Amino acid sequence: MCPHALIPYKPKNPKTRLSSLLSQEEREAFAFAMLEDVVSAAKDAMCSPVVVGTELFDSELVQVTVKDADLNQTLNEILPTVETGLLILMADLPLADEASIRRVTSTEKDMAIVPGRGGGTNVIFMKEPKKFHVDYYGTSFVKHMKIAADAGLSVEVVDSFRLHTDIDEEDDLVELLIHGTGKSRAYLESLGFSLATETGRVRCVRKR
Ligand SMILES: Nc1nc2c(ncn2[C@@H]2O[C@H](COP(=O)(O)OP(=O)(O)OP(=O)(O)O)[C@@H](O)[C@H]2O)c(=O)[nH]1
Ligand SMILES: C[C@H](OP(=O)(O)O)C(=O)O
Repeated sequence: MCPHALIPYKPKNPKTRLSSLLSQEEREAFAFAMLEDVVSAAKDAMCSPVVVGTELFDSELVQVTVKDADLNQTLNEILPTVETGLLILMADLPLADEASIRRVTSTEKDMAIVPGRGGGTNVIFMKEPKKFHVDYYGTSFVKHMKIAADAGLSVEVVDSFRLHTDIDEEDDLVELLIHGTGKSRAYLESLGFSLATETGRVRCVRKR
């Protein structure tokens, strides 16, 4: 199966939870580098990426631009119009790779979901998007499981380190510096980020 992959993306002032480490300009460049990593993985898995952005940004990527910044409203307007299998992949999953995406899209259930850290939802694959609607934010994983159950849809919850690791907070950068192979890891390193391994838990530090 070769589904479209919708990738929600907020180019302006993204990743505010990383504000103590990165300026707004750096967060915007970092979010774009993560998006490029996600798009590249989606293409490797033979998915057709469509970026659902809150504004047009300078790129050759296929984009749908929506004026309303509300993620749920935007996606719920798109879902009923799609006849085929559809993937929703967040733009902050720079560890995504071909194998992990194929694992999701090859589910034998009606849908597959990869939970994010802390109750979020990182990836949703729907064979019949018309029957589902999204409700992101808060414990969206719990909400999505209930929406699927109410709609009579079977769900595979996919256990994937690479798709579970969304980059929201400082600790998450450690995972990217260890396991990342793409542009977003290179961007962090170009800013002077590295791992501090001397004492206790591994941390991420930035050279001044
Ligand atoms: N199209 C669209 N995408 C969004 C919106 N809000 C977040 N996203 C995207 O959804 C994904 C998950 O969002 P968050 O983890 O909350 O990212 P964020 O809003 O940049 O980060 P914080 O400011 O730290 O909450 C990321 O890929 C964002 O780019 C929105 O209102 N519209
Ligand atoms: C959009 C939101 O992302 P998080 O803030 O949990 O990364 C969610 O997964 O519901």
